[in-house]
Amino acid sequence: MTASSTLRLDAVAIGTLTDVSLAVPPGEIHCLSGPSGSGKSRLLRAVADLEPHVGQVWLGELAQSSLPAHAWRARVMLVPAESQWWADSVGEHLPARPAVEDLAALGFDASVLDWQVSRLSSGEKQRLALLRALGQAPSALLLDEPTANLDDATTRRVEAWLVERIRQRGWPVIWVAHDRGQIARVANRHWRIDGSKLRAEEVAPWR
Ligand SMILES: Nc1ncnc2c1ncn2[C@@H]1O[C@H](COP(=O)(O)OP(=O)(O)OP(=O)(O)O)[C@@H](O)[C@H]1O
Repeated sequence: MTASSTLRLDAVAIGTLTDVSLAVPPGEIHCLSGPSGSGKSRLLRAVADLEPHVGQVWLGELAQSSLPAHAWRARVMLVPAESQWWADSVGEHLPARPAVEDLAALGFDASVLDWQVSRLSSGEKQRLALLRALGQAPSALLLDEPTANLDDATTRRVEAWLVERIRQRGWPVIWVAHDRGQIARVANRHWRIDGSKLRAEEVAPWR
């Protein structure tokens, strides 16, 4: 099954950001960068309908304002930098048993489902939060620094897994990233926050 809707921001304003308009076609990754505190996470929260904002967000023909917030968030799924865990074991948080190849790609085997959340490292939490989100059949993804807690080798592996799944499923994705190398590897487009505006940057000027 492929999600085939464009995610579109139409004159969105939140915090110091104004007039943010962009369109992410199905299967594309648009990276968002900017200084600390410039509003990257807040913009993702606005797109996920977690914070009041000006302007409209569209998923295909579906307007954010036409749905209850929880229904919108199930489609336009935010994976925050700090994941939330509420039950004791990892398996209780996953909507369905993950495929062995997905677990392996993220460095786990099926025994991780029985692990206690309290023993998870921050990098393990981050990888499992991605697995949980992708297992919930979203239509679009908002990734807030999805590899921030990972070493270089694990970052490359998780990136490759994410990019493959995103292309396969046709999800439009906004991906907050700081690392220019990562942006060059994954992005179709790169937007940088410059004051109150988003500026288009070249993805990889040296490529
Ligand atoms: N609910 C809120 N109300 C008012 N201001 C907020 C709210 N949430 C965050 N802020 C402020 O908005 C600014 C942008 O925060 P945000 O978390 O989006 O930054 P960021 O670009 O993601 O930064 P970082 O790279 O450090 O994670 C910060 O100055 C923050 O203190």
